[in-house]
Amino acid sequence: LPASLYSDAVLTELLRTKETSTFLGGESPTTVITGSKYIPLLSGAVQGDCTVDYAVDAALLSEIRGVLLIGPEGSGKSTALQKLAVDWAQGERLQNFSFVFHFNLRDFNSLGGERSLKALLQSSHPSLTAGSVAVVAKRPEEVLFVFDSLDQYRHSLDPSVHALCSDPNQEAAVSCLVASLLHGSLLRGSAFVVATRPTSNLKYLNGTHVEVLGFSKLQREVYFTNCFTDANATKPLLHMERTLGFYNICSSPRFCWTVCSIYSLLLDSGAKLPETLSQLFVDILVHLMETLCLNEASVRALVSPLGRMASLCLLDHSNIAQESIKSFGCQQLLTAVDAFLVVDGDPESDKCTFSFRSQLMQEFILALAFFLRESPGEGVEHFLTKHKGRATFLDFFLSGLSEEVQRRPLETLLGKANPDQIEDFRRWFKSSSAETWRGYEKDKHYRCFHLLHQAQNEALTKEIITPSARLEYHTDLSLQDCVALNYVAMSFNKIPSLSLCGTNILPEMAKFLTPTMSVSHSLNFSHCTFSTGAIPHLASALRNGVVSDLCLYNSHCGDEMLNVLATSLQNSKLQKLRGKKYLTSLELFKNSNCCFAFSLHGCDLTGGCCDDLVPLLTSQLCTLVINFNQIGDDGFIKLCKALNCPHNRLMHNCNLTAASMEAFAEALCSGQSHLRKVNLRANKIGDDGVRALSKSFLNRCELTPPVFKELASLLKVGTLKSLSVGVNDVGDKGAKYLWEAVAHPNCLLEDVEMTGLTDACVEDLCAALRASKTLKRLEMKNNSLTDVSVPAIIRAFQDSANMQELNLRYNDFSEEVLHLLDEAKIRY
Ligand SMILES: Nc1ncnc2c1ncn2[C@@H]1O[C@H](COP(=O)(O)OP(=O)(O)OP(=O)(O)O)[C@@H](O)[C@H]1O
Repeated sequence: LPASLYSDAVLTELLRTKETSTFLGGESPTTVITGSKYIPLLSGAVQGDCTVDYAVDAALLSEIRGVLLIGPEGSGKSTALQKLAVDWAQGERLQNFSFVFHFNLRDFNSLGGERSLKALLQSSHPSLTAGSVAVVAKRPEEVLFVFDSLDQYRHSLDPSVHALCSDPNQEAAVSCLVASLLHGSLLRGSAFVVATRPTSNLKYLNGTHVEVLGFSKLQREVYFTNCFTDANATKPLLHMERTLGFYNICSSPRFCWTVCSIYSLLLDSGAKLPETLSQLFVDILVHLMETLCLNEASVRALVSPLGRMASLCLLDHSNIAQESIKSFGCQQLLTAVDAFLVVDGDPESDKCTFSFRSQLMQEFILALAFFLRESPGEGVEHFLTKHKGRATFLDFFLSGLSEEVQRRPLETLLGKANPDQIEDFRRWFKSSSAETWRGYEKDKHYRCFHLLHQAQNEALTKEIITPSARLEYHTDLSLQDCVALNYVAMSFNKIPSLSLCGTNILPEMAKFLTPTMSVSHSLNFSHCTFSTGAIPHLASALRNGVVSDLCLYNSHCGDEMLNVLATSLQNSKLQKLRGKKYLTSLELFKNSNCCFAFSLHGCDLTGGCCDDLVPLLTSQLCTLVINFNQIGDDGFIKLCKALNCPHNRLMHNCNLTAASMEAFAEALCSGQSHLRKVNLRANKIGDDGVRALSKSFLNRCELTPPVFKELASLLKVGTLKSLSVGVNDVGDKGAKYLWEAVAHPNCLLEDVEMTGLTDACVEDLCAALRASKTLKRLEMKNNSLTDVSVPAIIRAFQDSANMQELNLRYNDFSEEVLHLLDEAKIRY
């Protein structure tokens, strides 16, 4: 048979495939291809992003003789192989090969005896003549073997366990022929493509790895449009994206097929589409059971053994179990079993292999069977631990099915679940969640959110998660975690805070979290990176939500974000914004209505930024935190220009010296400043700085006795030589501290001015005058001293070694004491 005729024959054979479409297994590849529904799949090939078909062709057109197509269940490997063979047979691809042989390795599992490669090829490809087989043997470089389902193959490819052969006429076990072909001893120079889920046998094979990633979101859109008519695709597509699109399984074409199939049935019957993964599988199972037309007892009799099989398959490393199906007690239901299982070998025999068409359904049935158990067996904790690492969604399904409303459609078909089993799950869920919530393992938190999301029971959510809980998550939050987190947050009207430090905030993530952001009082996005598409979602949460505190420390986003953010601040409830970047858009923030606290703590700022800061300070900003920056004196002097606003400034550790204190003091003395609080800790402003500052502070501040107590302790350290209390009404109480300080041996004060005093202070005043070694001038104008104090004051003035000048003008003295003051050279 010439090669061209052979390819025609192959095409006919391929298109006459025996594979049928099943609800869980997918649409038969032939139907996909002939129905023009084939969508080129995404690959994670070494060459970078391209389609699987392109990656395979590129490898096979080069010198590479082996390609390994690796992807998870239902990712489209078999369909891609079928498409390759059809395209080749139609002369559209890989025409460097004259012969393409397509095999499913699963079919070789039960092929006993020995045969030659030639015989194998002829028996599996009846159109191949003996002459053609001879050509194949002579021109191996024109031959391509396509092997599907390596993961279902029961024999080892380890070359050391086979006596590899090289002669196409030599008879050997099929496993030996396959190993010999793949290791290049037989038909050396021929090429192969092997498709498989990740499996241990892969390690024996050399070849280019092409990862099959399945459908992207865009391809799902196309797929839905193909499945429904254009106009009708939008509703189911949007629904799927909202309720399931965040799960990785949505990249599986097989999953998409099942979803489209069930959606289309539900929509046709006017039923509601499912909201969660658990609800989806309730609907699918109900549909399958209804199609099988089984009575209640039979449905139950099917689910229980399937549950045991599901467990067996999960616990088996290769996900295939080799066991007599009869041993599960469902031999009467073999046809029904076919909807769920792929059976290899005679199901009536003592041993055949079986695997589930869909791992998700496998886990769902396992969960359902757990609740149907009549006799109490292992507890739920043991049940979950046993399947840990093998099942992905088992606890999700348990949680969904534990809710009566959700399992009701199934219970209508198969009768009531065992209440003790449900109770066992509930008890475990509550106790394990309480423990999870006390701990800090974020993965366990997420898991708890997922289970609550599946349960869809608001009361349960509120019972398990306290409303004051802080939702703080970092870096590893996935899209599906966001959805579950959002479900939990939305069960409360408001939450105190949401923190996603260090997370790469993608548009989808922000979209799913928008409701949560809106109900959070505080949002912490420090060290986050925002994609442009994420910003509008954050902005909308700010505009419509209750966010009052937004932290963007070291977060990365473009100018675009700043604009969007700043505009949404107009109507936001934001009061506090933290983060360096936002300096550049101060003008924008200036126009917003909010009263800001702006924190730039430790943002590596230098004096250069102060020109930008000034306009902000003159806006509605109320607090500026600028601690731990290298602002320096020049920068600070600029900031002093904007002191006429009621701001709090925290300038802790800003590399300031006395050089800027004078300007600061001047600004304070200008009478314009409404400054309420300033913190200059850990700056080197020195004595001169303190002197300049104290002068201005005391001049204009309404200081109270505790302040004087502080001031007195400063004076005892001996920094100041002059103290003027300005317009402050020191009062006797405040003065008491100051007199004590004046009397202190370390005090260096030479000039002191005091106000607000009465006769009650005289005893302390006199003690201070006598004790001080430095005091020379004392101004006590405008006080309320009376005649009774005069003799004591005169005595103390005369006893003092240093006093040169005492001014007591404008006190409440009578004429009678004035001559005494005259004599003592005290001004009055
Ligand atoms: N490229 C595609 N375009 C449209 N539908 C596809 C495509 N690939 C797969 N499908 C759908 O997904 C189903 C499953 O695909 P397929 O059997 O090829 O996956 P697989 O990776 O071989 O799975 P398994 O690992 O279970 O063997 C198909 O039956 C078909 O319905």
